[in-house]
Amino acid sequence: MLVTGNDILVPARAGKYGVGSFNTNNMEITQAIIHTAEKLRSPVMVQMSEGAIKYGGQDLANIVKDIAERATVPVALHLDHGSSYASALKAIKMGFTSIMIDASHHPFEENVHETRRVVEAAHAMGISVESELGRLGGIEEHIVVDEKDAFLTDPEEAVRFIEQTGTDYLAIAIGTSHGAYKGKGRPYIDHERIEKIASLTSIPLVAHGSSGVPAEIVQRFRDSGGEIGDAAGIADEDLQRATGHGIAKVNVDTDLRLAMTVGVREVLKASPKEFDPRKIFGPARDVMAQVIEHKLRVLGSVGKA
Ligand SMILES: O=C(COP(=O)(O)O)N(O)CCCCO
Ligand code: NA
Ligand SMILES: [Zn+2]
Repeated sequence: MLVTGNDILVPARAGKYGVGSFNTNNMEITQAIIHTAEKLRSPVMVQMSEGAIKYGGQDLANIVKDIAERATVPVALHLDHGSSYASALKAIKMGFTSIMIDASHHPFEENVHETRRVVEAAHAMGISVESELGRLGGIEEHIVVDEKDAFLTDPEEAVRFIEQTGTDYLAIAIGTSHGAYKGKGRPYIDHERIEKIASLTSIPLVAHGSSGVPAEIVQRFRDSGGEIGDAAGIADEDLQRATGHGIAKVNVDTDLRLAMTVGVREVLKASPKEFDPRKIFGPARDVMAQVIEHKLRVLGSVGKA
């Protein structure tokens, strides 16, 4: 069933498990996410960035909503990294049930102001809101934040931000970053900071940049002709520790991008005569489903629906 982000995340924080929030850009990705969640009796969030909305629009949003409404587990449709009040309103009009307003690149007061506007509008329509305080390293779609400007979330500031905005859940900067290159080897996660913030707050916390970039998928990507550098993602153990201390929503996009591309490349390489889209995108859907299944097990949301 299609529900709000709060319906899924408030129980997750209380139950000390994480809920995967997976980005989608087409039907097969959406099916892999929701069907795998149903198979494992797991709540799940499907998110679309502004780029995905530009790419698939209401067509894609309707596919997500239709599959979500018929699903036998709770599913929310979430706007990822909404960049403005207008973008948030448009997504609400499109039927999104959870909205992120990401004004984290602005100074604190402006972030509060922008976030509070979206909270008031979304709450008027029974929609829950994610906001962000602190900056991730890496590339946030419309923002390039290089390492020296990246700063992690201050716990006391997070308390003030939550009080002043009424945000329902908060994305915090704790060492993760977007993309396939999260640092040399095992990315540094500031667990003390997560635990401090969790001890001062009661709302669900969000970890962006939580793809694991599994070595096996990276190897298959190279073996099937893909080119990728020294890729690294967040370790399963780090995710499990974090979800035990307040992290309830865990954003994953890169792992699905890699998995889908591996699926397509492996078919095209093994069967050069193949040109039936179902024989090309079907296996890609299966590789994504395997990656999603692993993530749901790591997050501990299996059997929670
Ligand atoms: O936090 C994430 C995803 O992080 P990751 O790149 O680790 O999958 N997102 O918000 C998805 C959009 C960013 C571009 O991928
Ligand atoms: Na988000
Ligand atoms: Zn993100």
